[in-house]
Amino acid sequence: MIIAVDGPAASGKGTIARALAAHYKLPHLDTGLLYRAVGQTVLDRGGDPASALDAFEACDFADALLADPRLKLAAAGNAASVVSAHGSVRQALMDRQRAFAAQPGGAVLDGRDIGTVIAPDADAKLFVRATSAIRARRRYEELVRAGVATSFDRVLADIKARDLRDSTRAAAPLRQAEDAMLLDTSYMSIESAISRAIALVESRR
Ligand SMILES: Nc1ncnc2c1ncn2[C@@H]1O[C@H](COP(=O)(O)OP(=O)(O)O)[C@@H](O)[C@H]1O
Ligand SMILES: Nc1ccn([C@@H]2O[C@H](COP(=O)(O)OP(=O)(O)O)[C@@H](O)[C@H]2O)c(=O)n1
Repeated sequence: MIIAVDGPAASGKGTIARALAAHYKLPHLDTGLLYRAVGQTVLDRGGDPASALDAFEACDFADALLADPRLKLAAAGNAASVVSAHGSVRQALMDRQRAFAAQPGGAVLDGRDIGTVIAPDADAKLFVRATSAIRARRRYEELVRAGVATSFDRVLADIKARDLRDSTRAAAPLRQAEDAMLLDTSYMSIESAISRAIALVESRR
């Protein structure tokens, strides 16, 4: 079974995807990490995320980078949102994601374009959303817990800028697939969001 989980920043899609993977005993891929690794590599090389060439060349990042805690920070997230608008970057990361989805037994992938581009034939597709203020609050609290000095307003501005870039780019913009099931987690606890996600997947089995 292939499960596609898409949605904007800090909507809870990663939490839900990990829980679905544990529930159904499937491997999970956080595809945002791949774009974050490309963004971080461009920054580390002193390049410009807006340059299609710098971004494409950074797609050769070493796999060890995927475990780097810097990828969780706002700098990598913002750079990821810029490099991910280049069609050449999306193309370079596509085979790896499609191969992950196609492994025997299936997989759970979360990102922005899993249900629309990477796995359009997924057995179950969820589109997870929450208001931008609630998402910013969650991300802000996550960063504070990790000891990062930031402000709520800054996190909210980053999230809004990323939402706008991700949903208006020409290449695989963030959007709900027509056959995706909507899950608004704004006023749900993590536990309720996970239970609801499992119920929605079950409805498609
Ligand atoms: N329903 C929820 N209620 C409250 N906090 C949540 C909920 N879902 C996720 N979170 C928290 O919000 C933060 C972002 O969640 P995450 O799953 O990483 O989002 P995404 O993968 O969409 O960026 C995490 O700290 C997570 O624990
Ligand atoms: N499948 C994906 C996943 C992420 N991305 C890009 O990568 C950035 C970081 O994604 P992420 O999922 O790690 O970000 P969060 O939602 O965790 O904040 C996003 O803002 C998107 O621009 C994408 O374009 N396509």
